[in-house]
Amino acid sequence: MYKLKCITCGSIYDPEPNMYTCPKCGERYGTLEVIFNYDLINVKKSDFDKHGDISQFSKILPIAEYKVKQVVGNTPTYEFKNYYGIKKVFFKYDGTNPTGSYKDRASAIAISKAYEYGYDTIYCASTGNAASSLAGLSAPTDLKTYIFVPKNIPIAKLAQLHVFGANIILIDGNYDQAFDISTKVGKKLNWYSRNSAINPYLLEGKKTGAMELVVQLDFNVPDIVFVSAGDGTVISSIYKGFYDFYNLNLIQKIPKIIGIQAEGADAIAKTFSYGKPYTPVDIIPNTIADSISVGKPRDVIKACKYVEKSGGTFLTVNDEEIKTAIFELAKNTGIFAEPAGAAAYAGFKKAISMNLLKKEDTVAIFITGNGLKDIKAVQDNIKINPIPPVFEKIIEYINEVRK
Ligand SMILES: Cc1ncc(COP(=O)(O)O)c(C=O)c1O
Ligand SMILES: N[C@@H](CCOP(=O)(O)O)C(=O)O
Repeated sequence: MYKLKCITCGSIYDPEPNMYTCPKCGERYGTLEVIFNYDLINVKKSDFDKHGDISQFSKILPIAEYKVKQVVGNTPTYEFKNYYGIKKVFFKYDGTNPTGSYKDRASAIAISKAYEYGYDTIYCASTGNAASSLAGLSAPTDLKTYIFVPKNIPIAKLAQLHVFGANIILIDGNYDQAFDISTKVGKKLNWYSRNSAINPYLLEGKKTGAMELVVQLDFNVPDIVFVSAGDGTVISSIYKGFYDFYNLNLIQKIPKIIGIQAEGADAIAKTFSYGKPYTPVDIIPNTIADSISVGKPRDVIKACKYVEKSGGTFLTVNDEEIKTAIFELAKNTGIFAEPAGAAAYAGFKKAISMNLLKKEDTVAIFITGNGLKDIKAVQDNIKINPIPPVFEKIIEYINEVRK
């Protein structure tokens, strides 16, 4: 029903357990796309449920059997009308996933695939979300996990790994270094890879975010979608979700996809801006948005090609804009996002300031992670002194606050 196709040379391969990237083009240029024979997939709109989890998309996923206990997906989409003068703005909030981020969508597929191929151990490199997601969804299974994370991982994400019982390999280095060493070790020890950027099946799990949004919007497709980008897998997956639905005649268009990167981690935005043929521009990352603090994005080629096909672009936002976005998003919508999630919202505001949106547009913003996972960016703003439990003191304080 599906094959694997190299994003650069277009070679087509039959799926095999150890086939991650195109042997001819290598890891960076040779990431693989899962291509389906759409004629063999029999789905109609009424097969899908607005409140279903990602297993409802199994017929369009490259797995033999869905193998996860927790409820992944079925995350809320909130509608705001005339928001910043834009007709309809939808917030797709993935912080309600079992471990609090979009990454659960990919880990669910990694686990299903590891069982299908008969592995007993899965590894990943992660800034923290892929990690906690793999650890959490594997916890009720008999799979062992080895998780490579950089030493600056936010403490809440480390705590998740710890309580879920993962084998944690804390790397004295950054995410890019953790990624390289994890691949080396994983290959040598024949562990299954849950590194989305090289395992094509994981992007397929992530594409369910776009599909779910479409189902929740009664198959109406937004004009423009905002999503943050680090390695570039999530943004590619969102394109793929719309693309599959389009080819299955479930929707009539694919929205423009706008990728948002932090100014201090703008490797994909730079690569995109230099144009074709896309040649990765690597950098040393530096941003408060730890989840998208990536200097050597592994899925950069796919991200650039897909965003171009969608008619979209990449924008960057600085750390101050991301911080402001966390507070504004929380106050306006009730969504507390981690910095990488709020970056997409900061990008939406930037697009407005650049007159990139029309007032009749419908817009969807993917908020990919829960704010409680990384509170560093907001905790410095908390300046509250304790007050004695004395009536007069409390009234005095309330009067002060009311001023
Ligand atoms: C919360 C959050 N948002 C966005 C991203 C960006 O995804 P990608 O690295 O696939 O571009 C990540 C992970 O990387 C993430 O954890
Ligand atoms: N920042 C990401 C990087 C890896 O995630 P993946 O799902 O793209 O493999 C994270 O650690 O969450």
